[in-house]
Amino acid sequence: MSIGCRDLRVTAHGRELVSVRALDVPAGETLAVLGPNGAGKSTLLRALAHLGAAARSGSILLDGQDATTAQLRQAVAAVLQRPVLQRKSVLDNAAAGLRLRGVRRGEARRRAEPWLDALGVAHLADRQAHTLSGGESQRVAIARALAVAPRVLLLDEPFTGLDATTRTDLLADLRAALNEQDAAVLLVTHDREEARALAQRTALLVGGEIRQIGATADVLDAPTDLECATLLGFTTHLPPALTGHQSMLVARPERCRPLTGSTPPPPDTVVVDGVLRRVVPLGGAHRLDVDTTSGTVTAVTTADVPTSPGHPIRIATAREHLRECVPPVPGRVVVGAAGPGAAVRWPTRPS
Ligand SMILES: Nc1ncnc2c1ncn2[C@@H]1O[C@H](COP(=O)(O)OP(=O)(O)OP(=O)(O)O)[C@@H](O)[C@H]1O
Repeated sequence: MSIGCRDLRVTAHGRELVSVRALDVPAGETLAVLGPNGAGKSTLLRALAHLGAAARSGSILLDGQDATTAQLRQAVAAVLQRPVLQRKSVLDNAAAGLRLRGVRRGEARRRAEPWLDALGVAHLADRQAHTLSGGESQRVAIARALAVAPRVLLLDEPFTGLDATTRTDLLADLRAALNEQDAAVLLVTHDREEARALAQRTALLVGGEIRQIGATADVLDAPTDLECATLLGFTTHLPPALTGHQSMLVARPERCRPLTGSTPPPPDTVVVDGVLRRVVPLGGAHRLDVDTTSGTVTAVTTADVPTSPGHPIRIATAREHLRECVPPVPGRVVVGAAGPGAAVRWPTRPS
């Protein structure tokens, strides 16, 4: 079953929180909705399930048809940011979604058990849920959602607050569990690695609007505008005055590196001159903040820092790592990789 929306607007206290003209997640697909804090991700997810207090207009679609709240309750399971578990055993919590749908206790527990196993918490089945750690609770909440074999699964930052190892393990367990089902899955996250690990497609949500949507690999590698670029880690911004290119160019700081002494830049490289403002140790690498005539640019290097703060420095970026950004056009959604992507059209004044 697919889920989607048309002309969805969510407002609260006269403020528009979300405005999405059209969105569709087909059965069997995971769509990541990636956005910064306050972008409206959770509001969008809740609106798709007819949850939440904010005023909503437009339609939510199941298999292309306007859906009622009752139909959504039947089709959708949601895992919210902080899972609420009942003061019961872990197994009874995992079975709770099935119980809500009218399944007898014994049968619900029997059907829920394999999902505790799939999520790596079967050994906790008899524990009281309130004694679980955050990561364990998150796994039980996901098992509870998957146990009902939902046709639509909505996941709101399900990995928040987990340590790196637990998160990596849970990502793998969830991926495997999703492969078992044919649900339409919408994953809200601000972490692009989660999108990469789980989602075939990714939508970038900024200020309540979808700016860009497409295959995850395309979208994550070719942001359309400066806010999308920053969201995706392209935080080194090179304005036209520094490069001679007609548009703003962006790169990941780890793709920008300092040149040593009078070393000539390699071919097909853009070089920016500035003054080293500060060096930030990153554990095994250094981030260099460099003041230029058009703002600060950053580079990350694992090599020796060639100079000290207050002195001139040159930062080089291979053209293949530069992306071109254009100002956002209100209401326009870019589909797939933005613009020419890796093949930045080069420049009026090559450096
Ligand atoms: N019921 C409400 N009434 C008023 N404002 C609200 C309501 N719900 C959400 N908001 C506001 O809407 C904006 C979007 O909130 P939302 O929680 O959807 O963002 P988010 O992208 O999920 O953020 P985060 O990544 O921080 O969880 C925020 O500015 C929030 O304060």
